[in-house]
Amino acid sequence: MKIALGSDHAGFGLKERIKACLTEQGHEVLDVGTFSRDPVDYPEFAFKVAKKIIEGAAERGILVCGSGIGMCMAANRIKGIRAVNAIEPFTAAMSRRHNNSNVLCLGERFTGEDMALEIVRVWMQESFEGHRHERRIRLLDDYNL
Ligand SMILES: O=C(CO)[C@H](O)[C@H](O)[C@H](O)COP(=O)(O)O
Repeated sequence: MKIALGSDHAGFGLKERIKACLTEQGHEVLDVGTFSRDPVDYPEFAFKVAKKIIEGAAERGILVCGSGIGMCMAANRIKGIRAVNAIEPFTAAMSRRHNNSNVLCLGERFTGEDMALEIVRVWMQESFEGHRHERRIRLLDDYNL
């Protein structure tokens, strides 16, 4: 799968670990940065990952910041993005099954590496169930204020 990956300075270390794991598993990773621990602002990287998905360059995206919260807020500003901030695998799984989440957000300061990698593993393998959930997702994506 083609996965866009981004982080701010607080999520840089975990982003690198996720990149190594996904690459090893044969996924194509499009890393939009950041590329060091130098302070940056998370919306820039959330929007870069969202753009890759909306343009069709990536199927899904993963974003890492300190808590996952800022990245999730930023990504969900973009129409067509359904981002979830997951701190355990079940939330990640349900976001795929019922919400067809296309962005996973993680917090390097909140979630240990082993748990984060397990969340990624589960989120990558789960599928959207469709049916009644299709209608609800359309309502999300079609809404214009
Ligand atoms: O946006 C966030 C919180 O919702 C992220 O966790 C950021 O990574 C965090 O706020 C960065 O904090 P810092 O003190 O500037 O390193």
